Amino acid sequence: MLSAARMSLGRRAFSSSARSNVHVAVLGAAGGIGQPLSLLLKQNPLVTKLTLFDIRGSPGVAADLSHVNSPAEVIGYAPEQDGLKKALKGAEVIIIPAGMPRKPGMTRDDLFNTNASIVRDLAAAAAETAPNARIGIIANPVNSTVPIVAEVFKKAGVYDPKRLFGVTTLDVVRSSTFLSGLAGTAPKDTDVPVVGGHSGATIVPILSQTAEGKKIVEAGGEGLAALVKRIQFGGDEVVKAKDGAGSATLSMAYAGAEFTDAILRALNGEKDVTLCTYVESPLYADKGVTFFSSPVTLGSDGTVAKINPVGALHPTEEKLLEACLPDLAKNIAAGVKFVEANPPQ
Ligand SMILES: NC(=O)c1ccc[n+]([C@@H]2O[C@H](COP(=O)([O-])OP(=O)(O)OC[C@H]3O[C@@H](n4cnc5c(N)ncnc54)[C@H](O)[C@@H]3O)[C@@H](O)[C@H]2O)c1
Ligand SMILES: O=C(O)C[C@H](O)C(=O)O
Repeated sequence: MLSAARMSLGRRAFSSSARSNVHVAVLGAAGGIGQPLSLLLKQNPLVTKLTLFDIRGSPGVAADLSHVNSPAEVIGYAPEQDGLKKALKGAEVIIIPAGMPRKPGMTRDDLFNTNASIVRDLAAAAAETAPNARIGIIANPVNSTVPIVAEVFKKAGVYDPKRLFGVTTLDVVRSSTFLSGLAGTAPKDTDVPVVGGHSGATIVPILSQTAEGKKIVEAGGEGLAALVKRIQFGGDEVVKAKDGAGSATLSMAYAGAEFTDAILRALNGEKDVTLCTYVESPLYADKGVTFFSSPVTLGSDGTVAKINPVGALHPTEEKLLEACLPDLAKNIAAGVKFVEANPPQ
C-alpha cells in the first residue's frame, strides 16, 4: 500500500546512475513559467539535453541558461527554419506551458479560444516529430487542452494514452503548503492527494487521507470550507495579487519541475513513482469523464503503468467529487468538439 505522501507528489531522489540521454523539450520556454521551469530542468542531473522553443525569445533564454554549470546541453529554437521540429526531434519528454495566462476576472475557460489552437498546433508537431515522447500539458484550461492533444494524436494515428499527462501538480503543492501552514507540520511530510481536474470545483483535495487533514475534515464547518476553497481557488489568489501581470509562474515552474522529475526518475529506474496527474482514465468514464486526475504509478519507461482509484473519501469529499464530475465532463467534451470542428492543418 502506498503512503499518502508517495501517492500525491513524487519526491526528489536524484540517482547517481542517471540515464545518459534524456532529452526534454519545453514549448513556450520564454514565458513566465517557461523560463524558471527551464532553469530548474537545467539543474536536474537527469536531463542531458534541453531544447527550448517559443514564438519569441527562446534563443536568448537558451544562451543565458547554457552558462549554468550543469551537464545539460541547452539549445533554443525560434519558429524560423523549422525551429519547432528541430526542438522536438529526439525529445523523450515534452512539457508545454505555451499559451495565454489569465487576467483578473477571467476563468481558465476564458483562455480556451486562444490556447486551444496553440496547443492543437504544438500537439500536431509533436505527433509528427516525436510521437513516442511523454507529454506534460501545463497550458490552460488543462481540463480541455489535454483532451485536445489526445484528439490530435488520434487523428495522426499515434495516440498512446499512457504518454499523455495534464500537469495538476500545483494543486498538490498548494494543498501541502496550505495544510502544513495550518497544522504546523513540515510541508515535505504533508502530502494531500488532489483528484479530478484543474479548475475551481473540479479540483478535489482528499484531505482526509492525511492525519492533519483528517482532523480538519472531521471538524468540518468554516475551517474546512476555507481550506478547500483556498486550494480550489489558489490560482485566483495569485492572479489577483499580480493585478493584470499574469498568473502563477514561479510556483508553477516548481510544480512543473517536480512533475518532470517524477517522469525522469521513473525512466531512470526508480520503482513505483506515483503522482497525481490528469490522464485518460477509466475511473469515471461511465459519467463522460474520460480524463481524470488520480494517483498514477509510472512504469520504467516513464509512462502510465497503473491508474490508482481515489481511495476512501469522507462524505464531504464525496460531495466535492459529485460536484466535480459534471463540470469536468463538459470541459472534456469541449476539447474533443474543438478538434472535431477545427482539425489541425
Ligand atoms: N497547469 C497549471 O497548473 C498552470 C499553472 C499556471 C499557469 N498555467 C497556464 O500556463 C500557460 C502559460 O502561462 P505563463 O504565465 O507562462 O504565460 P506567458 O504569457 O508568460 O508565457 C507563455 C509563453 O507561450 C509562448 N507562446 C504562445 N504561443 C506559442 C506557440 N504557438 N508556440 C510556442 N510558444 C508560444 C509565448 O510567447 C510566451 O512566451 C497559461 O495558459 C496559464 O494559464 C497552468
Ligand atoms: O490560475 C490560473 O489561471 C493559473 C493556474 O492554473 C493556477 O492554478 O495557478
